[in-house]
Amino acid sequence: MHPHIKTLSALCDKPSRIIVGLMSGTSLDGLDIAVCKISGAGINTQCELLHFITIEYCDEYRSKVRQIFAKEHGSIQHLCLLNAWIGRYHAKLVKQALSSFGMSKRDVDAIASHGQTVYHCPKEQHGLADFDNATLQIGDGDHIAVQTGIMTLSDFRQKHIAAGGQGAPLVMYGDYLLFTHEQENRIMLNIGGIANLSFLPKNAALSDIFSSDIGPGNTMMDAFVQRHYSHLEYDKNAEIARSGSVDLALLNALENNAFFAQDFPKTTGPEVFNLDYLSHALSTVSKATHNSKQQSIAPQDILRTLCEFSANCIADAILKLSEHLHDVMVYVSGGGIHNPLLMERLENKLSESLPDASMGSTELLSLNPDAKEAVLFALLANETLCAKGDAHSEQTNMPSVSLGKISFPD
Ligand SMILES: Nc1ncnc2c1ncn2[C@@H]1O[C@H](COP(=O)(O)OP(=O)(O)OP(=O)(O)O)[C@@H](O)[C@H]1O
Ligand SMILES: CC(=O)N[C@H]1[C@@H]2OC[C@@H](O2)[C@@H](O)[C@@H]1O[C@H](C)C(=O)O
Repeated sequence: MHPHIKTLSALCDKPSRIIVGLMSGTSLDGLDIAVCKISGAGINTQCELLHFITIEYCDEYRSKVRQIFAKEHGSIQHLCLLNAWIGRYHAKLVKQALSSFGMSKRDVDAIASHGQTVYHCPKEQHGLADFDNATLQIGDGDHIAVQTGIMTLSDFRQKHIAAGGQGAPLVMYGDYLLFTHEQENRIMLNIGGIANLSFLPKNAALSDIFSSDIGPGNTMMDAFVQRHYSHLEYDKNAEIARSGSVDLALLNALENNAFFAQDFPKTTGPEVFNLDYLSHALSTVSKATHNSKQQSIAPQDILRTLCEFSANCIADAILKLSEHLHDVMVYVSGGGIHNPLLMERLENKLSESLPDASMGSTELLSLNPDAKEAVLFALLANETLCAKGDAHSEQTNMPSVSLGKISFPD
């Protein structure tokens, strides 16, 4: 037997494992690195977040990824080069983080790497008869394993698709394992580039629980700010959006998309919700009003409207799910939680239409809201390594498969 296989087997017998979860999301803001101590598996999982850091990406990373990110066309050579380059770059950031935590590779059992999504296209989106759901995350795990000297699990989304899913949201697994509660109806809301949620009603049949993307979180606001305020990556504390007002005609045009009428669960990405989407909405408005509206809406009003658009998408999804519940607690995570205007608008909409709903950060559940997605990938790796196969039964909306590929360090 190869010693690597012995190491794998011994890992599962350890009382707890140190797994470093890595998340690089659609916002391209930085690499989230969560050092987790995990014991048990399946519904007996216990997870303690020991250290967390987001290491901000350099401009070179952003511009290299943006050459192909969410684009229908681009250089295949660049994609090929980037796959290895990101793997090595992420490994460098992991080594930097571990050293800042006073840890070495010997202190870590495994890395769980999400990689960088460069394209996501469920069938509903691409509509091509010959093809099924597809998604692509790059930053190959072999490079991370060799560069860090740590066994690495990566590329978690492909198996989900192979087993009939859309490759996302995978947060379902973690939310189900850590946060289902017998006495509280819960919605776990993550507002990243794209907003998603997990629906966890109390006393629900497993088949009622699911996760779904719900529309844009920060992605359109970020893209607009990057185009029109060239020195900025995002609208910090919503300072620009607050100075504008909502354009109702534009808001209506933005909300007019078949994605919102699709049943849950569904997935999407910046391939759909991007600046072309905004241009299309603006041109619809200008055609309807017979003038060049595109010119006449001030940038701060467009940004304010995009913020309202995100708040509406999120509120509508929560309202739809909460229709038959008396009370619901919404736990929020992701970078959108730091956008005070978005949070304020969301809270207002919920309190108007759903007086028995409350909203708070996942901090209330002792989980840093910025770390949640990186922790999720550590949990997924732990499942793949140690679950007995009964963690997500056939009755749930989660395909009962182990996710991710294993790369040994040598
Ligand atoms: N102080 C702030 N004010 C306004 N917005 C903020 C602030 N801090 C973070 N954000 C928003 O959060 C975004 C980053 O969110 P996050 O890291 O959760 O996204 P992600 O993980 O890349 O996305 P996804 O989960 O869709 O893959 C930033 O790009 C910005 O839009
Ligand atoms: C293809 C892809 O990378 N999707 C991400 C993205 O970011 C948020 C949303 O869109 C979600 O579906 C998913 O990530 C989270 C972690 C998930 O799979 O649960």
